[in-house]
Amino acid sequence: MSTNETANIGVVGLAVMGSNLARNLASREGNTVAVYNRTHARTEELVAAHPEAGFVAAGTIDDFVASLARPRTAIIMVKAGAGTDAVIDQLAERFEPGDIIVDGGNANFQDTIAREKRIAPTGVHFVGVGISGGEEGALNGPSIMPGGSAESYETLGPILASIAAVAKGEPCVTHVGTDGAGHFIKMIHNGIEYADMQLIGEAYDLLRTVGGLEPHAIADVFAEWNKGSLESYLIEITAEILRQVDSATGKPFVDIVLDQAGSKGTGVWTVQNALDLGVPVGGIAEAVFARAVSAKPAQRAAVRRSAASRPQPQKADAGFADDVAKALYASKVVAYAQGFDAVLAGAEKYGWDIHKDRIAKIWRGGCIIRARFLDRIAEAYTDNPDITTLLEAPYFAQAVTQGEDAWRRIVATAALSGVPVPGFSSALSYYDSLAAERLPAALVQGQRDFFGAHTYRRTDREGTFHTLWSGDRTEVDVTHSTH
Ligand SMILES: NC(=O)C1=CN([C@@H]2O[C@H](COP(=O)(O)OP(=O)(O)OC[C@H]3O[C@@H](n4cnc5c(N)ncnc54)[C@H](OP(=O)(O)O)[C@@H]3O)[C@@H](O)[C@H]2O)C=CC1
Ligand SMILES: O=C(CO)[C@H](O)[C@H](O)COP(=O)(O)O
Repeated sequence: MSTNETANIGVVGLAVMGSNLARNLASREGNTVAVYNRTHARTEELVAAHPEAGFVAAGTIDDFVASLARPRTAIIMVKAGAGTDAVIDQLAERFEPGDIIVDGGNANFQDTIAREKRIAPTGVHFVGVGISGGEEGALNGPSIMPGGSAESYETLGPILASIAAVAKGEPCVTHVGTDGAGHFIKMIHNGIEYADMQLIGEAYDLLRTVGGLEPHAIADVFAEWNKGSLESYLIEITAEILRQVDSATGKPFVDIVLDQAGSKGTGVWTVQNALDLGVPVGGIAEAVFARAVSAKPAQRAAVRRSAASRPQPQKADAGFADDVAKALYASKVVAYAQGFDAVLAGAEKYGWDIHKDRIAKIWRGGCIIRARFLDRIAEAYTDNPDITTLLEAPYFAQAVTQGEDAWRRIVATAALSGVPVPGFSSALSYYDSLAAERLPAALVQGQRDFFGAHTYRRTDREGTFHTLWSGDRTEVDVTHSTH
């Protein structure tokens, strides 16, 4: 075992993310990067392919630890769950007080909180860091969402800032909060990512089914949208995907891919946590469910067989694509508003001092949801951090109002044409729910009181009441009742 201690940082896990992050680190002035992967062939492959990186390759975990200068810093980029635990244990056994273990994978933030607690008594710092940007972002600059202690961020912050994406002259990294905050924020990022992808998918479906456009023409529409307020990485790559032609068949790529979406779990976590926090994130939930519905081929085939006929698509007029763009924008505002509501609720529950404007800023570059739009969100939260929802920020309130008629036309057209738009329609229903003078929740309260004596409050005076539904139907004031 060598004990050369020449590397100032190390990366464990050299699949797409880890190998690119290691290359990104190695490309920065002053860094010497140690690399280790459970299957050594991956390490050998990386080192052979990138001699310019000057990696210190370790064949064993002991060699890896020995190659790190003290205090040691190692970034873990392995499969979330058991794989991450295995590597954390290996490092924690060998690290000393003051050393830092960074988990840069997509860990569940609850696991991160537990891991930090477990490791804290050893004096080793454990830091959960959300990293977004995929393969390309990891190499050229991701958006980085570190949690963990403020003390560990003092060491880690400059290193992370040196490899992060830069937006408007600022590195896309900030200490988002303590313990699991980084992975919580990454989870919400991914939830929003799901919603955004679903909305873009619905826009494509409408342009194709109702608008009658072929994929290459829709690519042109998306490319045009990408020059305006909808500009984003996801719109940009959608145009590229729609232009892709399958070399084997000559068909559009999008027509030869099985229409069953996969997922790795972060969207589900977002919805599960939002349910626990009592935050309505319908746009994100619909996106998760839409993937689940797509992956039910037997049910889809059965209903297709039993459906008597499918509606004829409505006729699209000249302004149809513009209407879709407006509906997409308004629905996106709702999805982001819901995501930021979940950020706030998580911060309150877990005691994190999260700044929503800083989160919006670090999502402006490097990550999958990077978009022009995020400048506006950052401005909205900088101008007034206490707005109750993004939908009340003047810029977004105006944008949604201006697009509202188009949004309603699109949801109606989709319903009449048989095009599923769970994202667009749930976003519109959410908006209408918030904007309505009265909601049928009053009737729900009546039902709850009728069958379960669950009580209700009145609009005209304080107190808690119950109607004697199975008696003479008079109302009793139960405000001070002990039952
Ligand atoms: N792919 C992406 O776009 C993004 C991924 N992430 C997250 O980054 C992390 C890495 O992602 P990605 O690069 O895609 O790789 P994978 O999630 O596919 O994980 C593969 C890596 O994990 C290692 N591994 C798995 N189990 C163990 C174990 N028990 N002990 C040691 N090592 C183990 C593998 O080693 P071996 O070679 O020996 O099998 C390999 O290096 C994941 O947590 C992922 O969720 C975050 C942002 C984007
Ligand atoms: O974290 C990411 C980007 O930010 C990953 O790409 C994520 O794993 C994608 O999730 P899924 O596989 O569930 O679509």
